Amino acid sequence: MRERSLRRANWYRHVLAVNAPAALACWLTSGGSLTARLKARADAFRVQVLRQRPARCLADEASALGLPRMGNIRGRCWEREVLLRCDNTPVVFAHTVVPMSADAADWPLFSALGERSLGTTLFGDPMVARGPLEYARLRGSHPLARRARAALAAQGIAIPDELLLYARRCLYRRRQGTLLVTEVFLPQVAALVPKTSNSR
Ligand SMILES: C=C(O[C@@H]1C=C(C(=O)O)C=C[C@H]1O)C(=O)O
Repeated sequence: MRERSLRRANWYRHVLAVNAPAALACWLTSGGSLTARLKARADAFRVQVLRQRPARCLADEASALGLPRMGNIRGRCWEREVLLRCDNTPVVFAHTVVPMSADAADWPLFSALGERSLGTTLFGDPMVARGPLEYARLRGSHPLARRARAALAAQGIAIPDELLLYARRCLYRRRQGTLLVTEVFLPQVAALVPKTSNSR
């Protein structure tokens, strides 16, 4: 039972449940596109794609997507993993999954996104419905915390295993398709401030 709990997080509908530092709470609850909010705080914004490939859903994600679990075999999906960078500093690790059963017409732009932000396709499409945000505090053992740390380590940035990471996730729907975006906010995001027009 303990092993299972290390792989999963408790996801809450209210941000107060995760007791995030104030500097992160405003990011966790920010409405609209995260891409747009980050772009307003950087001279250069970049989506660094780490992987986009077939995979098995994580335990947390399979339940959020309503995918059946046959024992320890979890549903297959397409996963997309990125680092969002502001002025080359990684500030968000994002993990998106689409069930493999999805029809290509459900998310027509997903497979060919490249370094374009997923957000620009989701927030620009009137057919996309956005579900409520959920919040979690990820222990170092959570798969997404491990992946975020590994992604940073590959960039020469070390964060302690014991550092709690704060995350949010949102389920999007389009036609018959579902898509789950999980955003893990890295410590560096707290230092971002809006760019004033004369600072460019
Ligand atoms: C959902 C959004 O898209 C962002 C971009 C992502 C990507 O390109 O993979 C993933 C998560 C988001 O932080 C957004 O901008 O709000």
